[in-house]
Amino acid sequence: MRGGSLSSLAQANTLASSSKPKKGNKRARIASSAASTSDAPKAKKDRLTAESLQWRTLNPASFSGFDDGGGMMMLEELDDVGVEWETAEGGMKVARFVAAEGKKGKGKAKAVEPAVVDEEEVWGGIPDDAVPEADEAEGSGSEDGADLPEFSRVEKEDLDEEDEEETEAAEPFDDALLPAWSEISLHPRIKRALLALGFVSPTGIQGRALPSGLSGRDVVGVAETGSGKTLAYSLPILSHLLLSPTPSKSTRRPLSALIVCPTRELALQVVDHLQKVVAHLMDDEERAQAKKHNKPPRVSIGSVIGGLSAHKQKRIVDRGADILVATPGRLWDLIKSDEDLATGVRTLKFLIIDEADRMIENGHFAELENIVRLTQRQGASTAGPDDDDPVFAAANSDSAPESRPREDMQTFVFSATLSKDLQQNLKRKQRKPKNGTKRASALEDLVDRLDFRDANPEVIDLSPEGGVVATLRESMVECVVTDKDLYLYYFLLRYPGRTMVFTGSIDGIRRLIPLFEMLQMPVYPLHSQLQQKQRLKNLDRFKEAKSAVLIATDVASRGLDIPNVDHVVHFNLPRTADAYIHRSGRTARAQNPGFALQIVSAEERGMQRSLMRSLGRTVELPELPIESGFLPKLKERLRVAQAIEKAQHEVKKETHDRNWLKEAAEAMDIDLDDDMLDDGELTFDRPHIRPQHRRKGNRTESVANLKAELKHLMKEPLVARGVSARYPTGGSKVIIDDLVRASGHETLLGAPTAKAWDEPQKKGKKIVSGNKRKRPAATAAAA
Ligand SMILES: Nc1ncnc2c1ncn2[C@@H]1O[C@H](COP(=O)(O)OP(=O)(O)OP(=O)(O)O)[C@@H](O)[C@H]1O
Repeated sequence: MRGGSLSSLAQANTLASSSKPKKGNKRARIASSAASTSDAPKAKKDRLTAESLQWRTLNPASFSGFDDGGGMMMLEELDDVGVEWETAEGGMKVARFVAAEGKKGKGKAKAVEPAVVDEEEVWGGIPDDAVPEADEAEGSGSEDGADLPEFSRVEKEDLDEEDEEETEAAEPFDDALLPAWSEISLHPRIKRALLALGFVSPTGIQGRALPSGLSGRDVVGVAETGSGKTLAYSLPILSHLLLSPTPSKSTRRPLSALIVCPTRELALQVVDHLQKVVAHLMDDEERAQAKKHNKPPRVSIGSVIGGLSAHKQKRIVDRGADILVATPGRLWDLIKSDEDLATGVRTLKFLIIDEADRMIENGHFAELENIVRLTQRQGASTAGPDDDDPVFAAANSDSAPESRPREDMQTFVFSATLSKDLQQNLKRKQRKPKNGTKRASALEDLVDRLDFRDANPEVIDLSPEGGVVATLRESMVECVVTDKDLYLYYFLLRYPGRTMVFTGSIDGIRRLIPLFEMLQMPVYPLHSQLQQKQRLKNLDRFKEAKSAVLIATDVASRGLDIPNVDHVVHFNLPRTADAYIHRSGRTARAQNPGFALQIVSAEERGMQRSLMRSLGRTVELPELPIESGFLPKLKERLRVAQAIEKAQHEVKKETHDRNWLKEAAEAMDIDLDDDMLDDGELTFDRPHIRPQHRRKGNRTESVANLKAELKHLMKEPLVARGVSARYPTGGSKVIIDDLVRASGHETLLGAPTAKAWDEPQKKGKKIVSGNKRKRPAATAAAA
């Protein structure tokens, strides 16, 4: 969960009132100077306005990751200017640029805007690289220990120091700086972090859930996608940890909180989000002191997820963490072989189930159920299929009070979609089914396993009418199934930006990726059969690009908080209303506008209507306006790209078949010569290997021809009807002005540069049941 966009805004505010970043062009500025950046000037110096200075644009390569993907697109630097901080009204620090003393174009000492997190900082927690670079060694980023201070080397003076540090006085926070948070009794350091991150007011779910969470209650929170649920459940944990004694270097810290997430990406994102807050718990001075004295992190966050090295994750667990963010499969594997971890989970203070409903869909029920059962108190324990697992046997035999489940454990269950029935069920004191009755769903079963300590957990349902957020605009294109690629291509070209395309299968992604690569679109796949490193790499590339397309299965539909996703395209409809809500929720996050498009074939219309009805909709979605003049050329490009894709696929298949034949012949001790392979005499039991399929040479030639044809087509301009690309002052639609002012569409000549969100929304018709409908509108346009 990257709070990037908002934190960038906070940075811009504190930087200089006169240097507001231009809309849509976020940039950070670094002033290089010999002068110090200390607080309030000692003697009044000449102030300079930001616009009067000579900023130099830096090469993006030199600051990649600076804003951690939070939308920073530009960085400028400047020499020989001082930065001084003044305290403005309300205590806000404001930077002023002043002429550097004794500097006339020489000298270079950098003063960096302070809201930027020191990447090497360790005191505030693990450095901000929890999402590992795919090329790095495996493991959960910095948690492999390489970047952390050496805790094992405990010297006498360190121990003495520890003794003095048992409690820590927190400087009170001036609530006037964040009035909207004043009612919520968070630790002052957390408020300081919220201020630094630019989170000036709690979101709806935070405002409702935090008071209960902070007062020790169990909470079930349901709120729209992108509404800040992560902090709603994690701030009580941080507050609790900050109120606990400072951790010692000499002892392994006990596990306080476990956050279980359904997908690996989501788990890493939760770590990232928490670290952003943790990094701001200290000011610069405190951080420097902590670093100097090699103090352990105040709050330590570890992650345990599948797909990355189990060995390294075990090391993280062995070292001890306050908060563990995990996917159920890997966590249960580790628990089985680690008694200390099992005890840690049994004695948790906080158990958080994020996106509980998805966990069930993922088939992680058994592992999750086992993990949850470990936290049950005696008497509350339910019998389970793995009762004879040594983990449970050890738990039952260990009667030491410190290894028993805590009476004050808090359980938080959060999701954007939890059925009303289930919420009612959660509210009931007696949640167990009557003898002999079975629960309707696995989720209800899971809920039965949760041993809420609270007789009446707080259930907060802020889910919006119709399922999706108010800042989302939805539209649809109806077409014949074979034209889906065409309308996707049209949409991606017509509305550049960050687009997530959801397909119904991995095969669908495998077909679309090479096709759109041939069409020179910046596409990246994301699905469960990709290696974890590749998944993270693709996600990072998508996040970094201004305009890119992530083609994904539902593995990316939940929880991912990618900054500024402009569009979500449902290339295949999701199977459930919940999946539609989560997929669409990747855009329009944190009150930002977003756009969701459904590309629906005639065969899918019935399903689409019932999907909309189950979301409580009574009118059809408006249809996306299509400028049909562009379609014939796009169709032609696609035809050739599809032919290349098919031919390449067959060449691959042929090679595979030939290898198979060779291996089979070898196994049977038959001598094969190349002629036999080429003229198709030998087919064994594989009648589909026909002689004509063996003409590899011909096929390679035809692939080359098709590629040449596509290359030619890709060079031809795409022009709207009535536009002459050759004579921009002629034709029925003159585009010379667009060309001169560079105001027209970059790729589609003659089209205005509209955003999908701004397209006129015709009111949809009333949803009728069944499949009675006229010929699809978009098909007519394409004809
Ligand atoms: N109080 C706040 N003010 C402004 N932005 C916030 C606040 N709290 C969280 N955010 C930002 O809102 C974005 C969405 O938050 P988060 O990912 O927690 O949403 P979510 O409700 O968990 O979404 P989903 O249901 O899709 O998982 C994040 O980028 C986060 O940094």
